[in-house]
Amino acid sequence: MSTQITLKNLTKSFGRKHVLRGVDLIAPAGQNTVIIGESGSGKSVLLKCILGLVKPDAGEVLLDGQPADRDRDAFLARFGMLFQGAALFDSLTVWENVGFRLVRGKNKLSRSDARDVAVEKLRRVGLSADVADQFPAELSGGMQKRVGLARAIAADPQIIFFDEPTTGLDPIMAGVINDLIREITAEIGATGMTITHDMTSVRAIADQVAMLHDGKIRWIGPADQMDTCGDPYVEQFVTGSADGPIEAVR
Ligand SMILES: Nc1ncnc2c1ncn2[C@@H]1O[C@H](COP(=O)(O)OP(=O)(O)OP(=O)(O)O)[C@@H](O)[C@H]1O
Repeated sequence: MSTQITLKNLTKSFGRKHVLRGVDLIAPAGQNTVIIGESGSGKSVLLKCILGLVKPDAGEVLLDGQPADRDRDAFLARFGMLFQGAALFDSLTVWENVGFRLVRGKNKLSRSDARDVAVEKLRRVGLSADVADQFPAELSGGMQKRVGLARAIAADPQIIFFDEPTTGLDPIMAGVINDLIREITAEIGATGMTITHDMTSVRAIADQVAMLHDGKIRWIGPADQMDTCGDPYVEQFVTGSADGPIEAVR
């Protein structure tokens, strides 16, 4: 089961800095939407507004048409998140990280059942069972990212957020993670939302691409129309050109 995310006129300022100026966006159920935009364009703020970590000044976040803030716990139970830099707990073993949410909350599992689920999820992201009892510091960055991914999918979420999933990875490992994101969201049938400025990631993951610029969605469309959409902002971003309407600070 998956969930459609709808953003209506989402607005957020910090003092005089107007970061989101009325963002309208539909992330269709079961699809991967990737949000692109230059550094500082507000991608993280947008994600935080959806998660309820930042309170928008105006606008709505709807999940299948229902306001997301009506029942926070129910909302949080529906999503998984892969944080930038994996953000694992150093003092917990790999399986305890993966099973962190499984041993808590209303439908909590026993430690032994949670460990079984964690080992299964680790296997799904290409890690063997002997990693389960290691600590994050013993793993490479790429393996940590896989653990973060296993944790994001541990509770079979309906929505998964990926925050800069390939940052700090070599191109080959980045490719592996992109492919895993694509495969696993399809397998679970989850709605994926990724923020990134890695164009390789965009091409590998996205069904739909939305470009955030100047506080609004500048362009939104199918990933395969991104290169030919004719929008000079999208074109400049996609080609990584210093020349174009987006000001580059040199
Ligand atoms: N809590 C906050 N207080 C004040 N300003 C903030 C806060 N959070 C974000 N901002 C500002 O909002 C703007 C957008 O930040 P955000 O982190 O969303 O950008 P981004 O598109 O995710 O950038 P990057 O790609 O570099 O991660 C920035 O100018 C930032 O300084």
